[in-house]
Amino acid sequence: MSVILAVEGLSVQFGALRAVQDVSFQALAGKITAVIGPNGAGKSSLFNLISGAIRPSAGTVRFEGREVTGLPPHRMLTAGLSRSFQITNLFFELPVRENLRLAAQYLEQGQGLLRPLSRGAVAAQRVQELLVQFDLTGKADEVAGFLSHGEQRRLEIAVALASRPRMLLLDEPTQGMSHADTRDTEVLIRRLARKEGLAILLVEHDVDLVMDLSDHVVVMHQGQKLAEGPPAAVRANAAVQAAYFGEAH
Ligand SMILES: Nc1ncnc2c1ncn2[C@@H]1O[C@H](COP(=O)(O)OP(=O)(O)OP(=O)(O)O)[C@@H](O)[C@H]1O
Repeated sequence: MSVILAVEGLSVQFGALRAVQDVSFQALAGKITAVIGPNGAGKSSLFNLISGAIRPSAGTVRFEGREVTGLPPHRMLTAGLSRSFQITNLFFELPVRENLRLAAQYLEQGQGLLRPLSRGAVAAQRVQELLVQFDLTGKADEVAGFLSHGEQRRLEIAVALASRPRMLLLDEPTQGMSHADTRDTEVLIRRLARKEGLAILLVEHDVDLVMDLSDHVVVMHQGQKLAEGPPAAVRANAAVQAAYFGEAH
C-alpha cells in the first residue's frame, strides 16, 4: 500500500501554547485514518495544518510525494486533497444542484471559472453522478438551507468530492448528527474508501465510530502524538486508556 499523505514533525504555537508539537504520521492510499484525542489535544489544529488553513511553525506535509505544506486550501484541492469543514461551506440560499455545480467547476480545467455554468458539460455530468451517489436526486432543486442537518452534512461531503480528489479530510463528520444519520455517514465513508479507493483522514470525537471505521488511528494528547496503530492496538494501549478513554468515560 502506498503512502498518500506524510506528515513530518508538524508543529504550531499560539502564543506560548504549543498546540501541535512535532507530530509525524502517514496515511495510506485508499485507507481510513483517524485522529482522536481529548478536548484541546490539538486535533483541529493538526487538521488545519494539514489542510492548509493555518501554517506550521515547523514540519512538512507531503501529498503524493509532493510538498504541500501551508498551501492555501484551493491549491490543496488542485493537488487532489479536499476537505470538508466542521463549519459548513455550503451556499444555503442556493439549490443543492448549484452547490454541487459550483464545486464541480474545478473539473472544467483550462476553460476558466467564469464560463457560463450551463455550458459546463463535464461539471454537469459530475453533478448528476453526485446526486445519485449521495442520494440527493430528490432534493436537487431544493435550497440547501432547507435540507435536514444530516442531508446538509451529506451534501458537504458531496461538494468536497466534486473535483474528484484522491484524498478527503473530514473534520468531525458526524458532529450534531442523529444516531441514524451517524450510521448512514459511517456507511458512506466506508464505501468511499473501500469501493472508490478514496483515502480519508478524519478528526472525530466519537471513539466508537473511529474504532469501527478506521484502518489506522493516531491519538493526540496535549499537542503530541501519544500513540498510533490499528484500532484494536490503540484501544488496548495503556497510555491511551489513561490519557483518553479514562477522561472520556
Ligand atoms: N487560533 C488559535 N489561537 C489560540 N489558541 C488556539 C487556537 N486554536 C486552538 N487553540 C488552542 O490550542 C489547543 C488545541 O486546540 P485544538 O482545537 O486543536 O484541540 P482539539 O483536540 O481539536 O480540541 P476539541 O476536541 O475541543 O476541538 C487548545 O488549547 C486551544 O484552545
